[in-house]
Amino acid sequence: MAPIATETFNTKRDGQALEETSDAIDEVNVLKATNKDLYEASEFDKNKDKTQFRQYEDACDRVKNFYKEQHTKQTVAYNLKARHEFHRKTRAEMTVWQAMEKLNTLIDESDPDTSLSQIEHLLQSAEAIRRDGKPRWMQLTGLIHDLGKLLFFFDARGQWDVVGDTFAVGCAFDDRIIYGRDSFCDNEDFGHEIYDSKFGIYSPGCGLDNVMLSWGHDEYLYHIAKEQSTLPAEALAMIRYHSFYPWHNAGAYHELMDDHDRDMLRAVKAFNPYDLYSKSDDIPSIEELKPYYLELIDEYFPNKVIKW
Ligand SMILES: O[C@H]1[C@H](O)[C@@H](O)[C@H](O)[C@@H](O)[C@H]1O
Ligand SMILES: [Fe+2]
Ligand SMILES: [Fe+2]
Repeated sequence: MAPIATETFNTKRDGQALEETSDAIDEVNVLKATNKDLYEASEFDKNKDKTQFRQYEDACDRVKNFYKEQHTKQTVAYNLKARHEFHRKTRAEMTVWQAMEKLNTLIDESDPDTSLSQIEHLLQSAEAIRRDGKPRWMQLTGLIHDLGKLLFFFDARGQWDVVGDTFAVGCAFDDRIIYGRDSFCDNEDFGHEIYDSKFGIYSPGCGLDNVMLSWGHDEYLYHIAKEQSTLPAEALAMIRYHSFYPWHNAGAYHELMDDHDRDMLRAVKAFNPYDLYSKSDDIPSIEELKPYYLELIDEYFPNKVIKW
């Protein structure tokens, strides 16, 4: 009796194994079809009228006043203090989704292109990446990239140390920053012998890891994601540099880069259209998308509750 039972059992198992193998092959094929390489050309922004975005000269006073304040107050001294404060404590403990919900009440004063809530902007970015069949880690990066704006509810002194484009502090204010070099005329580092000289406190090719970028949501979330997620280096670069338009869009600060930064620049450029041009997409349904993204978050954040 026993051998027959075993045989039956084995046959059953083989059948099941075969089925499982063909399921796995199907899955791989689906993945191949949908999981496009990060750098593969995209149709996503083909029909977007790019002249409609980031028109800072025509922007309203809210945006102009924001940048005047940011450019005046982001000094070397402030940046050293902000980093020290950041490492000193945990501000809150909550899940990624709770953080997205908390952020919902913030309307970003620096942004001329959207008046949607942040959760909607995050879902628009993630969905654009997902629709394009890009890697899952990149979809998640789209979903969380602006979560650093949570800072506003903790230690921030206003919006000027949370949102807006970023630039390097400790070296010359570059003309390719929004509103140009002169917009820094009231910054205490303006005209400073070292902080406003070409390389300032840095040296050629020192690598952007060693460069202090104006403190805000990018820098803050970068540290959190680096320490508490398993996201790849490209994702961390997309987070840290996505607002660094003078660098990834206008070609400034390239003399400070090292080889790693050159690779990361490609990744940041691949990410940028989804952040910027998805702002004109349809408003996503939060409740419908929630289950998909909750699973995705769990994949890369081993601890559900994040220390913010
Ligand atoms: O106004 C926007 C907004 O604050 C974004 O989150 C930031 O990444 C951009 O660089 C900035 O220009
Ligand atoms: Fe951002
Ligand atoms: Fe964004």
